Amino acid sequence: MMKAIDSGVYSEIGELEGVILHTPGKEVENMTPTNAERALYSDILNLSVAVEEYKQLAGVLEKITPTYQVKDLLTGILEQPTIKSGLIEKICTYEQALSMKDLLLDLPADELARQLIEGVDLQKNSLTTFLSDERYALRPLHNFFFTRDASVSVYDNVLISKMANKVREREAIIMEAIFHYSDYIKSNTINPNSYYNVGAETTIEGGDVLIARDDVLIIGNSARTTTQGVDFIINQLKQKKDKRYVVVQQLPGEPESFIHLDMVFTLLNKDACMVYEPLIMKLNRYSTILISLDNGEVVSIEKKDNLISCLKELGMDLKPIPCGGSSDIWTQEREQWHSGANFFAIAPGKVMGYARNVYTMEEMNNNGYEIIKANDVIDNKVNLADYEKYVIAIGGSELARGGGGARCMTMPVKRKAVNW
Ligand SMILES: NC(=[NH2+])NCCC[C@H](N)C(=O)O
Repeated sequence: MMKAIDSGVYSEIGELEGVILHTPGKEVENMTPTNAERALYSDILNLSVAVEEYKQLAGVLEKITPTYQVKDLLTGILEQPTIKSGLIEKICTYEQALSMKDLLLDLPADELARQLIEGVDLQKNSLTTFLSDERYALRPLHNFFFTRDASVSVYDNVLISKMANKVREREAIIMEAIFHYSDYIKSNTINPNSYYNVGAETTIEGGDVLIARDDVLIIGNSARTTTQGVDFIINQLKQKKDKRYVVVQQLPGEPESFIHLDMVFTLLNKDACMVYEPLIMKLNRYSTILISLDNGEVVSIEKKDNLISCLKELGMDLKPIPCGGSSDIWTQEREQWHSGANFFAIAPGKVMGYARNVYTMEEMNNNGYEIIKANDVIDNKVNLADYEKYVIAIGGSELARGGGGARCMTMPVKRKAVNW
């Protein structure tokens, strides 16, 4: 039985009290090498292997915190006829598939939830559809297991993302419906789509939004989150009236492993963070910009030397731990590519990441983090309470091919306050 909770996230590292997950399903295999790119994949995945790896992530999280599966939450809201018809109407209008409406309305809630995620088949009942290479009237949500991206808990709200790519837009529509109607998760939402003055150039994805502290957000300005997207968030923060800081880190548009800030920078503890050194620490053309707000206004915007020194100025003294270790740039690049910097904190100093990135793991270990196998936690072979700092290492040979890691695959809805 799922426990009902209110959302509230005021840091990246506060003890986790609830997280939204999505176990990858057929949608990750519903593509071919030729159309993998439009699915935003760099390779195709094997579902049975990916699921085994995913069980390690979910199995650990289920032991320590309430977890919520997107499909269960979605099925739950679709049981109500008005919500079901409203959501079908919205999705079909958005995706220009109004002819599918009646068929979808006839499906029971759980089957509808499944099809909305795995894809709705194109009816081959006209010459046009018969001759079409397309298999789906509503395309599969290949990337939904990266639950971090389509919505993001920011303080007492959930921000509904404005996805940069059409293939991911339905994820955000579904998440908004869940936050509006679910009996299990209660939250106010902010949706840029519902502002008349927000245009197509405004895009924001959760992988770029990091909550460093109650008053500090770090936002990636990336291929997925535009400057207009960052400005949208700043405008929302103006309503808070107190002192706030937004640190913006620019990211390269390619390769695709740089899509989000969390691919090059994640918070690990009150005093440590994971960095992809070449981008975060070395001199390069990607700026760090500090925007200070007070009394509902932007009081200054200034370029800073780098993210680490800027955070230090704001009173957050973080030791950067290099992804891939510090000695070899090739190793750094290889491990960053496979989401080596993408750590998920379940509490300060207690994080999860991919076992495959062995140099990164070694570096974490050198910094005092015990490396613990996920299956040992699941099988009760270790007692996490015995360790103050650790990395729970999960299998990630197949999952990493989807283009993300532990942080991308988790959408925290509630965390305890950090005792700074
Ligand atoms: N927060 C993240 N880094 N998410 C990774 C998402 C990867 C996914 N294939 C995409 O391109 O959208």
